[in-house]
Amino acid sequence: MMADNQAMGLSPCATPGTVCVLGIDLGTTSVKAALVVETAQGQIVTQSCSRETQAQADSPAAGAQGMEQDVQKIIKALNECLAAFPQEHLQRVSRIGISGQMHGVVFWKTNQGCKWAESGTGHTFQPGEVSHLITWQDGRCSSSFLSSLPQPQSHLSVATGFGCATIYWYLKNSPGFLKPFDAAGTIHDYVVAMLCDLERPLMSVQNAASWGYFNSRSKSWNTEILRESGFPLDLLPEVGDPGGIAGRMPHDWHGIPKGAEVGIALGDFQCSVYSCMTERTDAVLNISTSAQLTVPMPLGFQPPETPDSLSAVAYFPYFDGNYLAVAASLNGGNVLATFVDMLACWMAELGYDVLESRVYTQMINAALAQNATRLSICPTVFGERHMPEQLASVTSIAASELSLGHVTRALCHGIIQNLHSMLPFQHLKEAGVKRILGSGSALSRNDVLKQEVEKTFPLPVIYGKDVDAAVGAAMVMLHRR
Ligand SMILES: Nc1ncnc2c1ncn2[C@@H]1O[C@H](COP(=O)(O)OP(=O)(O)O)[C@@H](O)[C@H]1O
Ligand SMILES: O=C(CO)[C@@H](O)[C@H](O)[C@H](O)[C@H](O)COP(=O)(O)O
Repeated sequence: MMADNQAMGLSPCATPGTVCVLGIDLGTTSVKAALVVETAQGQIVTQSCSRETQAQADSPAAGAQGMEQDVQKIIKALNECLAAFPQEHLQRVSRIGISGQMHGVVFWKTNQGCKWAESGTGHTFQPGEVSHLITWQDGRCSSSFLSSLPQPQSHLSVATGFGCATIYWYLKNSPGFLKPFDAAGTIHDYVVAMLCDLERPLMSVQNAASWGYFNSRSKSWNTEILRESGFPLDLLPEVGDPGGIAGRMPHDWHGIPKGAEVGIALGDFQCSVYSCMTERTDAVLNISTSAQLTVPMPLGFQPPETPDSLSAVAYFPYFDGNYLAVAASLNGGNVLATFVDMLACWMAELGYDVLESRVYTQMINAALAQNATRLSICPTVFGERHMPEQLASVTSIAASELSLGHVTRALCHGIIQNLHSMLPFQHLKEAGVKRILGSGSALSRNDVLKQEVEKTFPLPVIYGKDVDAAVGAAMVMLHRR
């Protein structure tokens, strides 16, 4: 559990008259929270906090291919982040912006999704009749299963881990699982629904597009296509515009006053971009659990009606009907986390316990002392959506180049080269990109990755902090008057 409570101690949030907004990011590895205030000097982050969720859970139905998270542990990490903020700051919060890991799906029973209780820091809620979160990393939907599904009327292909694909999987393989539930959404839609006591979940276009079978032009589900194949349409949330308000809290939450407005939940990636992209000539490179490299599409751009599953670049709905061209890799910080976990398991087998945080520190320092290597690693241990069969490989292995520094350097180089193969530097230049903005804590905490970014993309690179999506979610709420 990593406590990263960063209290800048600035008083603006407690100053009467300032607008104070709470931003939350329910990421795949950690929950981030940030208090952001609007001042004459612009927006200031006065408090931030992150907590690893350690939420990995067994996947009873899908076995080894499943990738599920325990919602209790995600909400526990969220509560710990908020409990770490000064009460007098939380009492000044007037709006809450919430982002999170897209594509995934959690099911719950209306009016029984959570239980509220008075705690030392005001009312808090604990999950009630709620399923695990089946995440975007879930691999239960095989290529053959996906090809058995109807063709979507959407510009985005349907991939394993997408909400609609997971629901189809349960319909076919374990229909009884769905019976107790009458509501579904992403994890951040669930939190918004609980905070606002919504009868029906409300989902933003950003998250609806990430589920599949959603037409972002007409802002509607492919209901006819879904109905004809027996899909449980009642599970689909209502859809609203990103930046809209989902409702007001009917009670206080961690001291945040009753009546505070809660925004419709947003994509973590779009919020990371929103936190830093200020020019249309900006590119954003986000490396958190996964990794994305993106440039904004021209205003008024509309994506094609049908998907191109072989393309490495997809068009993600952003704000105000605009789109981002995104090289969305399934291989980002999770590749390094897998390597660290592998090393820790080997050490344990050899009888040594090692702290993962120490492994990260040692491997990064070792690679900083090894600025080049012939060792070559294609890091795609998780495949890619456009090439699911391409798994990881290692070549040019010389006996003299097997140190921790060589391997870590080659891993970081491989992660960035993989992104470059999806959206090459030349394409950024042709699109008029003038600088790259880095976001995501896997990047902000790893100078080797930063070096590899700067070598591969010879443009000015500016790095954010490690709570970018949470700050972005708060900024959306500050800007949406
Ligand atoms: N101590 C550490 N030092 C450097 N990188 C780390 C450390 N701990 C975790 N990471 C990296 O951070 C990534 C998770 O980043 P995070 O922003 O928490 O993800 P998400 O937003 O997807 O929840 C991990 O996949 C891992 O690569
Ligand atoms: O897979 C895609 C897009 O297709 C990614 O944007 C993915 O949705 C996001 O990385 C997830 O939301 C997870 O985000 P994070 O946990 O890596 O921050």
